[in-house]
Amino acid sequence: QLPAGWEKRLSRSTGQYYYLNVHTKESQWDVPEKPAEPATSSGPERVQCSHLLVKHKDSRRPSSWREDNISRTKEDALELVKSYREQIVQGKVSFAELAQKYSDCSSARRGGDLGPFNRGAMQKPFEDCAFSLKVGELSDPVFTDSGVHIILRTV
Ligand SMILES: N=C(N)NCCC[C@H](NC(=O)[C@@H]1CCC/C1=C/[C@H](COP(=O)(O)O)NC=O)C(N)=O
Repeated sequence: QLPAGWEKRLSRSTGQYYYLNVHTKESQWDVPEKPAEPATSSGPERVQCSHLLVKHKDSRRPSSWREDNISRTKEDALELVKSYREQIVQGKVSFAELAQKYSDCSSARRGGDLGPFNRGAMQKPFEDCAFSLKVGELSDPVFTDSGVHIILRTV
């Protein structure tokens, strides 16, 4: 009988059994003797991110340095953000270059850089995503009252 929080798994590559901590998804070869520790790391205290924001007609402020009156639909904004993300992932263009050209946030002039921030600074959906990214990781599209974002964690 295993201590709580562990699952016994069979490694396909070695045919050996290993043990998976269901909380942290870490695995180990040794038979666990103590209950699995729940995930303790509450993530980073502070992150630095760049973002590319595409606003739409329902944005909290449907205006930007690019366009006085932004009338595209939320769906169109999402399609645009997905196409920018695809170009970046394919290495065709840098995040900063696209943010500088197309982001509807004033941070566009800094390649999308928002500087370092702690929890509590940004709208919740943005914060939750930003603090879940590893350094260098590019998010999927994120929706906030500002519009549709992709987020690159830089620090
Ligand atoms: N601390 C830093 N660097 N600046 C203060 C950020 C304030 C924060 N802003 C946001 O949450 C939106 C979403 C993520 C980035 C961001 C940028 C917005 C987007 O444009 P807007 O909807 O405002 O027109 N432009 C600036 O604020 C907020 N709590 O409203």
